[in-house]
Amino acid sequence: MITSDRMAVVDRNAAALGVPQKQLMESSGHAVAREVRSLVDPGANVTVVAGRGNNGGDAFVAVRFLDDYDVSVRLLGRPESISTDIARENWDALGSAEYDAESVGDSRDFDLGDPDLVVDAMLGTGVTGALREPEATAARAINDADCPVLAVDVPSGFDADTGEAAGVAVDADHVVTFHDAKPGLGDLDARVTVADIGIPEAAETFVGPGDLLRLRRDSTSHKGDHGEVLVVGGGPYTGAPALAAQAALRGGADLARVACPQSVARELQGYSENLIVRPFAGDHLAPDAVEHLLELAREHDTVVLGPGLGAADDSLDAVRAFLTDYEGRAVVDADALSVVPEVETDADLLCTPHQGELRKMGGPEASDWRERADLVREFARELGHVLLVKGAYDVISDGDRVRVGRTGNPGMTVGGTGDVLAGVTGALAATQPSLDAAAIGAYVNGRAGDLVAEESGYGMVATDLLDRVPEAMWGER
Ligand SMILES: NC(=O)C1=CN([C@@H]2O[C@H](COP(=O)(O)OP(=O)(O)OC[C@H]3O[C@@H](n4cnc5c(N)ncnc54)[C@H](O)[C@@H]3O)[C@@H](O)[C@H]2O)[C@H](O)CC1
Ligand SMILES: [K+]
Repeated sequence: MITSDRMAVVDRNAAALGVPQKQLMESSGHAVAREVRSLVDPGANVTVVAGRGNNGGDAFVAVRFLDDYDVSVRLLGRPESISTDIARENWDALGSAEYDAESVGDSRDFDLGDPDLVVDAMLGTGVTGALREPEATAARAINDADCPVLAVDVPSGFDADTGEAAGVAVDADHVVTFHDAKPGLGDLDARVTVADIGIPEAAETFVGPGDLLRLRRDSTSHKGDHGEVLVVGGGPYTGAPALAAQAALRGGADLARVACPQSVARELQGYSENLIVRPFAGDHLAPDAVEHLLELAREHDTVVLGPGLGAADDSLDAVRAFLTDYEGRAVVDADALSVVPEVETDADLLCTPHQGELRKMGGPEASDWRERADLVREFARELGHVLLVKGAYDVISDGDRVRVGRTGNPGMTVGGTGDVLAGVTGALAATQPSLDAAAIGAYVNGRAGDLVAEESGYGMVATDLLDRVPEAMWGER
């Protein structure tokens, strides 16, 4: 089952893998033609009712595969208003090859004729709200016709994500849907065929530029809409929490605060004027700071727990106490990770171990990423949390789905790149579901590293990544 948002992600990822949408449209059209053949014999009279989006484009392609049928095409609306290049190219191809294809500008001029089969290609997954004219009139005419109806991808008028109609909708007898079933289709009184249109599995598995489509910035955004992140870390190390907090800001958070020991606070301010520090007493985290941390954490959307914390016994006791009572969302990194398997918590955790840290958590080992993907999924299910296991191929799982990030390069083995990843992921987790936050975080962090390497080769330092995070996130759409 796939939602239309996720379909758009996969579609864009396929294009980045070298399988452009026009090629998918060709496969979709071919699948529509095959379905027509299974329903009526050659020579039959087929009317194609097409809209101005890619759903219509699929049907334009299908016409070329049905030369032995008596096909006529009605495009609803003016050809100039066809909304995509690939649909327009396929419409133009019908014209230049002199197929029977005409446009209908006004619903009063719509005439379905007396076909043996109607192909409904008015609207697919791009539809918003109730059908407008002339689509609504055409839908009524299709429903009144005394012949079977084959819907392309989804019956026009249905919201592909719910299967509900906001107004009049096409009552289809058959649906040929692409790549995967759409959520509402199973409830319809129609026979549904899922057609493979040649989208590589890698477009689903590997995080790609399509996943960035999930990131949006509304022009009406307010301060706070994009999240406030609390980094809890520092003690033996100062740089790590500073990097994570700056990465959270570069990753789009509106605010990043660092809760750290007093001894670290003074130094931290020297790293960046953008950092807001909330110190607690002492030179490392200890259980007596936990109450204060919990209060602070509740004022933030997400917590990044662990950067530079160290592994002192009382620091780990404090992490344990914190996680036991915390109920929000947290990215857990570095030494804090070792506590996760033994702690009972209602928190929604996104753990970012490298393979050594995963082993310390009792997690699996595998050198082959495919094998690791299966094992990480099982371990994430056991833990009940999202895992982002860092490596040349980052493996991300919520115990059910698995995503793999393969951006990044050997220059990124330098210290601090993990802190940047934790911060970026913390920011993303404020606006995205955990699995997507982890997948996009891994992709963006690796891509930032690739941008640094493209410009200056290896020898990068973690702060180089910070500057490239916005470009990695927003530059490639
Ligand atoms: N991988 C894929 O997903 C593929 C999908 N294919 C086909 O493409 C459609 C989705 O195409 P899209 O262009 O995004 O949208 P539609 O064709 O569904 O509709 C857009 C079109 O309709 C207008 N519109 C929107 N809402 C309404 C309304 N309520 N009333 C009237 N008109 C409306 C809008 O303005 C646009 O003009 C998918 O379903 C598949 O069939 C690809 O071909 C293959 C890959
Ligand atoms: K349709």
